[in-house]
Amino acid sequence: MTTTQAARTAQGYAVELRGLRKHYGEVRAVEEVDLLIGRGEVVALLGPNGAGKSTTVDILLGLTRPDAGEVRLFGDPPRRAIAGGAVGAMLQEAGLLDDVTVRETVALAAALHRAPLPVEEALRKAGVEDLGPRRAARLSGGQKQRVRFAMALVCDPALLVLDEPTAAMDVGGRRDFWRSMHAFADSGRTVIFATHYLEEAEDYADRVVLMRDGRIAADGPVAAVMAGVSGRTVRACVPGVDAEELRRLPGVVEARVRGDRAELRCADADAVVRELLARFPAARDIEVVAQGLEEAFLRLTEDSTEDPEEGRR
Ligand SMILES: Nc1ncnc2c1ncn2[C@@H]1O[C@H](COP(=O)(O)OP(=O)(O)OP(=O)(O)O)[C@@H](O)[C@H]1O
Repeated sequence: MTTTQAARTAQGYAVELRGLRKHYGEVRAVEEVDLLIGRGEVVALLGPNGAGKSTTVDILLGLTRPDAGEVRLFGDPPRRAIAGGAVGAMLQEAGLLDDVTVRETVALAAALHRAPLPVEEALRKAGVEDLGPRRAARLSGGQKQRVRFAMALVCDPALLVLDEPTAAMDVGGRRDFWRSMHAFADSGRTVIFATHYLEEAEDYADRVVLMRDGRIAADGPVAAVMAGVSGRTVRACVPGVDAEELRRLPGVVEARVRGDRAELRCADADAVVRELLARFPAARDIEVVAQGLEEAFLRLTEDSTEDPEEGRR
């Protein structure tokens, strides 16, 4: 059993989402999402704009009521877990009062909890101890994010939920933020963070949950998720062929044809090249290209409703 599996089964789950669904009119923001997160896991929620990450996070935190499904945090409904101080959250739109200082802001957040950390400790853990006397109105976007991080940490949570935590941060700010986050996760806490940055998921998460069109498109360690789509691509000029014939070649995962140019995504590119030449002797200009991580991610998250005819041409 891996450490992650052990974490999921040891003392129950930190997060259980079962059969979640949330529609806004015609928009299927979240559709049949099942997700179990063990204690101590650091999970990245990845996906393009509109994939359903924030809606999932909001449901997880009890801020949005799902149309269907069930949420448990450490076995409790979200509100009970949050009231008990088990959960800290850092959300994109959490407002800060302009005229209140950073120290007072974090103290206000601390006052909502029964057993908070000392304010100075939360400031230090979030790397904003120098900003204590500053008013929120005078902070940069990245500094505000760090203050929100301190507010999330002050209840000394077992689970930290972060929605695009580094959105307003520059490169240095992001590096410092993740250093603080790492220290937090190293103490055995559970972290779930939504991000657009593939490299953040790669560098900081044990596990990646990739959302697309409201559903979970892939779930696993980052290397395994990307290996599932990373294969290689064969490009060739194949006169008079159609995509359906190519799709039937052994080792082809996906085929697209534009005019005489064919592009084949392959599980086994060597086998595909051999078959291609055997069945289509006129094939020429054959190239085999490795697919990068970025490309694999884009493929996994590309909008499945976009240009549905393209592959059939
Ligand atoms: N309150 C709402 N009313 C109507 N539609 C909504 C509402 N909240 C979200 N949506 C829609 O639900 C879908 C999922 O949105 P969501 O914000 O969860 O995606 P996301 O993956 O977090 O995107 P982003 O990366 O842009 O933050 C989108 O199409 C969005 O427009």
